[in-house]
Amino acid sequence: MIVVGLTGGIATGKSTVSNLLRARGVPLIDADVIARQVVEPGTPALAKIQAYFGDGVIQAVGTLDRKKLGTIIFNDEEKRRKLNGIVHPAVRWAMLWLVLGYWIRGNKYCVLDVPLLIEGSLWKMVGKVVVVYCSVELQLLRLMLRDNSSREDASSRLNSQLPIAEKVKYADIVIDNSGTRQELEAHVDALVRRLEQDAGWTWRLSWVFPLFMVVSAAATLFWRAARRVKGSRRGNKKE
Ligand SMILES: CC(C)(COP(=O)(O)OP(=O)(O)OC[C@H]1O[C@@H](n2cnc3c(N)ncnc32)[C@H](O)[C@@H]1O)[C@@H](O)C(=O)NCCC(=O)NCCS
Ligand SMILES: Nc1ncnc2c1ncn2[C@@H]1O[C@H](COP(=O)(O)OP(=O)(O)OP(=O)(O)O)[C@@H](O)[C@H]1O
Repeated sequence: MIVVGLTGGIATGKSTVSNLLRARGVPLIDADVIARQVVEPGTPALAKIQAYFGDGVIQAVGTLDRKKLGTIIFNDEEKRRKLNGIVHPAVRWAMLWLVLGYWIRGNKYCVLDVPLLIEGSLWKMVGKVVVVYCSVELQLLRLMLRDNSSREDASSRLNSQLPIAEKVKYADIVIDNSGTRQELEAHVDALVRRLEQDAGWTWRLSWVFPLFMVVSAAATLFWRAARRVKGSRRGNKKE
């Protein structure tokens, strides 16, 4: 099974691409959704957040005040790291189980939508990296429109991530979302065709012989580490 990491900058269109993939029957795991589930009331992660950030980030009904926490962490790198250290391990475990579930059900490939795939080094663990791209100006515009936020707020969110131009260097496939939604749909169709083709027939081997999956996963990790060392992450392909 090919595990595909889908990422991009904030508001470049990852969720839009995810929804289009889901509508085409592609198995999808959304890190943003899991990141919400792991901080629901009663979870260990929420208790740790309350202990570190104080009662001010908890609403009267016991849920996380996301707006308040966002204002804190998108303007403070140290606090953002702390929050990431609390939430990300829980998200990774949950994603691992979901991937295993898709593998057991005999899927050829599955897609992980992870905004911080590159920043969190998770790109090394996936078979293919897909980056959804648009210019920084368009990113800001779409972010302000979607969240009804000021340019200042949108910029601080945007600046808390690796610049999109840097993320593109890690991509095996780039989806250019600078155009219309119809153009994006065509790119997504091309991506699905490519994944079907790349999955070929070897996915059956990894399903029947789990050892084959372990060996091919180890080979992928080794290959990615080698490419990183050589610094040859430039020849990415547009879809
Ligand atoms: C700070 C929080 C409460 C703000 O919640 P809010 O509902 O306003 O935003 P939401 O969760 O929908 O995230 C929207 C986008 O913000 C960006 N973003 C979220 N967290 C981070 C982060 N720690 N660093 C950089 N960008 C981030 C991503 O592009 C994400 O898609 C929330 O984003 C959070 O808990 N973040 C930490 C967990 C995390 O890293 N999530 C990203 C996927 S693992
Ligand atoms: N091709 C497009 N043309 C016009 N608007 C678009 C296009 N693609 C996405 N959008 C809009 O841009 C906004 C950001 O898209 P989306 O929410 O998919 O981004 P995202 O990368 O998932 O963001 P986040 O990192 O915050 O989760 C949304 O309002 C979406 O409807």
